[in-house]
This record gives sequence, structure tokens and C-alpha cells, in this order.
Amino acid sequence: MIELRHVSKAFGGHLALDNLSFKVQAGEVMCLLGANGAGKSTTLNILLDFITPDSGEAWVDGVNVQLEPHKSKQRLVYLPENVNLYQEFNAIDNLSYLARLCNHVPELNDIRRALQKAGLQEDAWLQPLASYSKGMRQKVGIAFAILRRSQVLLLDEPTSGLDHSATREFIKIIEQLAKQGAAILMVTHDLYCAHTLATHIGIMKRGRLLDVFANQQHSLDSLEYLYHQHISGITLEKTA
Ligand SMILES: Nc1ncnc2c1ncn2[C@@H]1O[C@H](COP(=O)(O)OP(=O)(O)OP(=O)(O)O)[C@@H](O)[C@H]1O
Repeated sequence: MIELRHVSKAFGGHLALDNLSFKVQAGEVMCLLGANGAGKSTTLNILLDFITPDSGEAWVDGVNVQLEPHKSKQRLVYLPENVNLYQEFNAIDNLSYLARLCNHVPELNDIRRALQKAGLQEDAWLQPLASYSKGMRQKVGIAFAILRRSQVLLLDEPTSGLDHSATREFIKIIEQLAKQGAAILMVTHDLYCAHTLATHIGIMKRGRLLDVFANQQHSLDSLEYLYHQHISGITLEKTA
């Protein structure tokens, strides 16, 4: 489970997060949408303990992030927009090394299974990451989440720069992880991905959640309409 309770954060005089609260339960995928500067990355950074809130609490899998930062980091896997691992290592060595950093010595078979589930083609497993495309690197990041059996995933713009079929593949894998009980928070500008993948959508503006709703209640067109209505603050004429 992922939770923010009344979190506020100011930079200088500027309020980046304004009393923000939300919850993502096990098995849910929540997508945070919002224009540039809405506070989406600040939200992730607080959950990652990269920055400290001025007030409020962040929780990851039952652990208070600010009180037990080391423990909370062990409970989550974070996939940044660009997964930059060790370029000269292959996928297997990267996963083995990263797992050891978390005090976990994985069996080779577990690593292979994780790479398979993440959808990375087998002939790439022993190639250095320097030769990987963005989508392939991302699969190594997802394989790490699978290997760690992480119950919390934080995803930052995961589909930016992916082609349509890589996006579809990514969506399928994340759906699987949610079905297996992970709580997933994704920050994105990709309405298609949000609409296809999310169980819940939150629309942010000026550090607040303007709206949170169950995704299945909207078509993609109606989500787009709602998003622009919230972001612009005006009522648009619905064309479809
Ligand atoms: N380290 C920082 N120092 C000063 N101001 C910051 C810092 N981090 C974020 N901000 C400000 O806080 C606000 C929220 O920024 P944030 O990066 O969370 O927005 P965002 O929704 O992720 O935007 P984007 O879609 O562009 O990534 C912005 O006004 C930003 O300028």
C-alpha cells in the first residue's frame, strides 16, 4: 500500500504540495496526471525520501517513509523515466549486483525467471546494457521489481519515448504485477497509458488533487475532456 497523509511541501515561498492525501491499495494502479509543475515528481520524491515534507506523512507498505527511510526503500522499486543501470554489465549481472546491494543473493534461475516474466528476449540477457534500447532497459528495471517481489512500484513517466508496441507490452506486464497484489503509483503525461492501465486516476494542479476517480467510468475521449477541463479550469465544448 502507498499512502500520503496531509503532505505539504514548499520550495522557498512556493507551495509545491498542498495538504495532499491519497491511498493506493494492493492490486491498484493509480496514475497521477497533471500539467508541468503540478507536483507529481515532488510526490514521488517524498515517497522515495529524496525530499522531506514540511508536514504530513508518507507510507510505503506499512512503513513510515520519514521515520524508517531505509526500511521503506527496501519495500519499493522505483522506475525512473530513464532506467540507467551499469552499462558495461549484462542484464543478469546487473540484477545480481542490484539484488546484492539490497542484501539479497539471488539464484541464477530466479534472475532468469524474472527476465523472462519481464519480457526481455533471451538473446539479450548476456549483452551489455550499453547495447539496449530504452524499452529493453525498462524491462530490466521491471525484472528487478519481479526478482525483489516488490509490493510497491513507483513509476515516473515510464512510457515516454516507447513505441506503441513497447507501451502495450509494458502495460501488460504492469497489469500482471498489479494482479499479483502490487500497489503501483505512476506519474505520466500519457493519457492513453493511464486510461489503459490505471484502476484509479488522480488529476493534480498546484500541489492538490483536483479529482480522483475509478478509471473504468470513463472512455479515453471523456478522460481527455475531463483532464483538459480540470487543467484549464474552464468548461470545454465536448466534441464527441
Ligand atoms: N528542488 C526544487 N527546488 C525548487 N522548486 C522546486 C523543486 N522541485 C520542484 N520545485 C517546484 O515545485 C513545483 C512542483 O514541481 P514538480 O517537479 O513536482 O512538478 P511535476 O508535476 O512533476 O512537473 P513535470 O510534469 O514538469 O515533471 C514546481 O513549481 C517546481 O518548480
